[in-house]
Amino acid sequence: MAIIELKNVSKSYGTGAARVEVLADINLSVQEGEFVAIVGFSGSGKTSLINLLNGLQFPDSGEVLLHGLPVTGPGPDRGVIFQNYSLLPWLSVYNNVKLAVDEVFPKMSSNEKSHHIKKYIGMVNLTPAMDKFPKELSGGMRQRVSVARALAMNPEILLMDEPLSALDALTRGSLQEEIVRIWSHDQKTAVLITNDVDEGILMADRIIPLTPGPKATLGPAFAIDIERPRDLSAINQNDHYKKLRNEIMEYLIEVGANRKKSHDQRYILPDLKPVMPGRVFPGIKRKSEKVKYF
Ligand SMILES: Nc1ncnc2c1ncn2[C@@H]1O[C@H](COP(=O)(O)OP(=O)(O)OP(=O)(O)O)[C@@H](O)[C@H]1O
Repeated sequence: MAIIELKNVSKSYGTGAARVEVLADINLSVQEGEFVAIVGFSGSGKTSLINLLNGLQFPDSGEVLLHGLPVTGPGPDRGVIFQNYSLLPWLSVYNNVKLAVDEVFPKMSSNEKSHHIKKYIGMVNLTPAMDKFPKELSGGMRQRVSVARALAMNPEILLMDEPLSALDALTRGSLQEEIVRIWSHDQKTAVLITNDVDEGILMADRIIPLTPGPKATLGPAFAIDIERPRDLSAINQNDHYKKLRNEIMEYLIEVGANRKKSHDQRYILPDLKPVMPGRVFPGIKRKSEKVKYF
């Protein structure tokens, strides 16, 4: 059964000549328990897509459905892991996670809450750093806190917007494994936005390419039928993996090249009214005021 769906969704920004149609005719149906990776080009509209699923933004046309009902805003049923950790600098690791837990489980007893928070901090291997502040943590550790925070809210769906792209290869690899382990153990549904095909193959059940924008849309889904648990060094030797990777890469290269050929080289200029040289703001000049001229 589909847990979250996008039906004929389009999204644009701006008005008039500056209007950019970012996403067009997006159809996506994510099944309960599924791990879907959306692989897209830079600037194609990946974050817009996650924001639509989360309810931070709304489509111009089409529908975003959660359990068959229209999404009206963010909710505790969807936990988001952003690219830029978004931690509160004045709170410790423990309290950053607690803030989210307080919001979602207001009636939980303080003992139970403390146990719950520590469980998720432990799950991302941060127990020794529980009382540290974000500035005392490495980028990878901060991202772990944001993973723990999203998971501690116990959402049905994990929405991840390039959560690991800023990390070094080693940290990235270990967090990929951790996220997949927790997803399978806690039986979540996951949507991962990434620009890394290998990351998608390692983590997801399906990879769906997002074509380059403007009017980016979803391409055909590639089923990743490689047995779990997947180990990157082992699957690197796997012929099926190599074939799958080539197919996805070929598709992305082809849509990228086609987009370049057909791209209309019009430049959209901002909607400005010409102003004659002189004072920018009319009014009486005070002695101390500096007058700005073009
Ligand atoms: N709130 C907004 N107002 C105006 N334009 C926006 C807004 N949000 C995004 N855009 C534009 O929409 C396009 C897609 O942006 P989006 O952030 O969704 O893409 P992305 O694929 O996540 O980008 P990146 O790969 O750089 O992270 C970009 O051209 C961006 O400038």
